[in-house]
Amino acid sequence: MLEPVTTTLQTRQAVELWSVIRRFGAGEHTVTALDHITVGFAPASFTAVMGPSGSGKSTLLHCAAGLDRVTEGKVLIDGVDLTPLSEKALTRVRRERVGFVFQAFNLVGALTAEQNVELPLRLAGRRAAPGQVRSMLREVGLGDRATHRPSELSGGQQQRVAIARALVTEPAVLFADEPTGALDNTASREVLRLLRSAVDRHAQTVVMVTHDPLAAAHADRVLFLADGAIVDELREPRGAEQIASRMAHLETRDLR
Ligand SMILES: Nc1ncnc2c1ncn2[C@@H]1O[C@H](COP(=O)(O)OP(=O)(O)OP(=O)(O)O)[C@@H](O)[C@H]1O
Repeated sequence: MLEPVTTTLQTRQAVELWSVIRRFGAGEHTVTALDHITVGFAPASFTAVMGPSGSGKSTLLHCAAGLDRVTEGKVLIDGVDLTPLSEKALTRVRRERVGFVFQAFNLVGALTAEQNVELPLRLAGRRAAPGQVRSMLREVGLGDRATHRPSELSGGQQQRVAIARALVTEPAVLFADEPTGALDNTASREVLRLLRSAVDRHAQTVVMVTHDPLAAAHADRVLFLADGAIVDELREPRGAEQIASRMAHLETRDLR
């Protein structure tokens, strides 16, 4: 039986979870989706979160990103404790320090690529610096698609617009929930290269949920969840095969 992994948090982390519990429902129908999770995500690091279906990956991401409230414990982003914040203050922290990328892209269909990328700045009451949005689009390889609407772009291009939108506010942390889940191999590789470069070139912190060992192999660290707890951890993974074999081990063993 594997011992649950508890990461000790000694140095300042971009994101910290302290004894986080997230329960859903009440009485006999209570589900404990996260069960005493303590973990940190270092600045300029790329972490992949893996685990069987229902193990709590999305819940972990949502709680860490301040999209969902924890039942017990606390979450800090960039040193700010989210637990006591009002909805308004929480929204501000998310707008200023966090970017999101989802499997389904979630672009606004009526807006062009350029307008989609500009949206988080507008929502934060900020004005884009001249050329800022175009330069963001160029960075994701879509300088020539600025006036296209999402329906005129491929899935991979839409996800690159979503990444440009997530990064335009220069967030400390980028959370990605299955960002390559709907993409083919070539488009996936491009998306993962962009996430990697957010870490390596811009010192941003990326936390990515994925089912795909090939995607996880781009990370510096892989966390494995089972039944709401972190049960294994791989630092500097050697490749997809090593990750897949840890996953297989996790799925076939009684871990708790
Ligand atoms: N809003 C909710 N209400 C009730 N139960 C929930 C809710 N959200 C998640 N759960 C439960 O919490 C547990 C963890 O769910 P979560 O979606 O985090 O798992 P996951 O590892 O992301 O799964 P998958 O890989 O299938 O997306 C599951 O048992 C799920 O049914």
